[in-house]
Amino acid sequence: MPRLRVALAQLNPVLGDLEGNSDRILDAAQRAAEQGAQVLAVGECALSGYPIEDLAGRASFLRACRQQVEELAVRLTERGLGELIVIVGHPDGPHEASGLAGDRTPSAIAQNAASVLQHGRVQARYAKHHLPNYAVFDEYRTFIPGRDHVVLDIGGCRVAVLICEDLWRDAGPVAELKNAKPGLVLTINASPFERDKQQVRLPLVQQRAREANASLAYVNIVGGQDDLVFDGDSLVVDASGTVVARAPQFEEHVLVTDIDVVEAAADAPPATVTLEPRTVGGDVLEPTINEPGPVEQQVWNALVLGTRDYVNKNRFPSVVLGLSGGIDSAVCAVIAADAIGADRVHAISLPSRYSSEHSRTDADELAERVGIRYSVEPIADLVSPIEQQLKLSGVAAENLQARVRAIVLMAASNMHGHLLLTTGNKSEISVGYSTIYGDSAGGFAPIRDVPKSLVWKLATWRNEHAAAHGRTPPIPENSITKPPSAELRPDQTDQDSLPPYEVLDPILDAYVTRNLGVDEIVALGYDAGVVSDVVRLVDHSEWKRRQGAIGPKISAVAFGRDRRLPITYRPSQ
Ligand SMILES: Nc1ncnc2c1ncn2[C@@H]1O[C@H](COP(=O)(O)OP(=O)(O)OC[C@H]2O[C@@H]([n+]3cccc(C(=O)O)c3)[C@H](O)[C@@H]2O)[C@@H](O)[C@H]1O
Ligand SMILES: Nc1ncnc2c1ncn2[C@@H]1O[C@H](COP(=O)(O)OP(=O)(O)OP(=O)(O)O)[C@@H](O)[C@H]1O
Ligand SMILES: NC(=O)CC[C@H](N)C(=O)O
Repeated sequence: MPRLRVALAQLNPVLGDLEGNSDRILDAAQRAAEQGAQVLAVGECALSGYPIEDLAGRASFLRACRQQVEELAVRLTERGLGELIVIVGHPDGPHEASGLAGDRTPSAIAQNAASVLQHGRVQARYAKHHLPNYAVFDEYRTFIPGRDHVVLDIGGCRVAVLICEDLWRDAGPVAELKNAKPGLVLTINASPFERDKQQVRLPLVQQRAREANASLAYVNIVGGQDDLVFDGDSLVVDASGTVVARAPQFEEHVLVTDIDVVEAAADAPPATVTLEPRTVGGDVLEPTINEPGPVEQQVWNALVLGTRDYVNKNRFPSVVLGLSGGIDSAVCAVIAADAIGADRVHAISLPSRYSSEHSRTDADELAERVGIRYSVEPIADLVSPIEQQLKLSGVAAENLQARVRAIVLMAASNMHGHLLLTTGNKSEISVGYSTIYGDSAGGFAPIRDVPKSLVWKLATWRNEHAAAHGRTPPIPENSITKPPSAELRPDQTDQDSLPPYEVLDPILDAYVTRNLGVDEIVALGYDAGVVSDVVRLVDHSEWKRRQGAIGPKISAVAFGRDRRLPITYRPSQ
């Protein structure tokens, strides 16, 4: 069977940094060529970053993208890489807006494109047909759908080019390409991580390969972009769906594979363009298959990468957070240290008059084990004058402590340029169990999409992982085992206000992720009163969530653009 040596480069673009991203692609091309690759593919919008959101409506941005693609083709040739066929994803335009007529978004002027570069110029260009407009995606709002197929004839091998969502549609481009008879389907993607998504993505890739009776090469981008984390996990399957090669998750990687390309039948229609590949010498490459780790490891790595890229891509020198001795701030501190190094993480213990002894000692212990920068700033003397002057009691007095902590933490942020991390988990954020402008203050929320029961599992996994590698487990056992408490009044625990997390989290999953109604959740076996209370709290906290910091999405339905609900809302049932 004919063979092509294909490099899939999963790169971590910085959104908008067209030159920097172009440099990344050039470096990958160099490495691919050194390994004898004939074709290099990088991810969807790897030249611009993804998602570009309403930048797609800015003509000057689109012109800059187009110019950068053309320059990239020239720079490849100047580096002696002109024979390498490079397939690069980028926004393309400006095209003419359709106005109010037509079957597309009236204001859209961009297409989501893949350009095929060789010999210093663009040889072919494909525009994505299917524009996802569900969950976190808004592509129909910003892009004009493509209509044409692109099949490359590369030295007799027929290669069809697709972009991400095109692959996901039954009766979509893969079915439409039946007559074109590609021997390899090459799809460039920007597919964000969700726990368990691989259980959908991999079988989908395998199914499409079988449907097309062709090998399938799938290249994703990698890295954090605001609330999304792209996990890479690029792979190649053969025409029977068997995995031939697979890149590691959550890191940049160039996966070079010799791919068997099913031979085209004699009656295959002409290709869009015919390209002569560079010749490959030497032996067939040994394929590499990197299996993903356990789910806790994947989620941990996603949180670390999302946090690292948010901090570094936005050029923060360091982060600060309040360390309470509890599990949430402990996990956030370790994620931050794993992400950017312990010496860039500043933790402050902020004991109040209600703080327990262990809140201090557990915070001290964690800081010591992880080696982060650490200080103690008691807040009682800051709280008292305000409390007395304003004659505060009850919730107003309780929340004042959280707000005074926010003042201290934001002062450290302003003085030293630290990004303030806010430590709320998904269970608390769901029910509004945080003080607005208090502990919810901050610029980034590392565990915002992690339910409390998963926070504990992650802490246990991270400690076991350290022990298995002969290192000190970072999180004190006491922080994992003690009952969670906001410590805003004497002997307070979370369960004074909320059902136990083992009851709360499944109800939240049913309501938030699966979108079930109250009756349907009660039918799952939960107490009707508890379900109504939880649902009411979730509905009433929408306003708090809208003001909250973003954080990495790891679930199928994260708060934010995945779940858009009215704030002003009076349920009728
Ligand atoms: N729809 C809406 N649109 C705009 N504003 C709205 C609103 N509904 C209420 N509000 C405003 O919200 C205010 C109440 O919100 P807020 O001040 O946050 O206070 P609130 O939600 O009443 O209390 C905070 C709760 O979170 C708990 N907490 C605090 C700190 C940390 C933790 C933890 O374990 O991590 C837990 C604390 O024990 C308490 O139960 C009201 O004064 C009202 O003005
Ligand atoms: N004594 C404290 N010192 C420093 N920061 C604190 C203190 N108490 C609360 N915070 C900050 O406020 C956040 C909210 O914590 P709180 O103790 O109220 O409940 P929690 O959600 O159980 O969090 P944790 O598990 O981190 O204690 C903490 O994660 C921490 O960042
Ligand atoms: N960029 C895209 O088209 C992504 C959509 C696709 N369903 C995914 O998550 O992989």
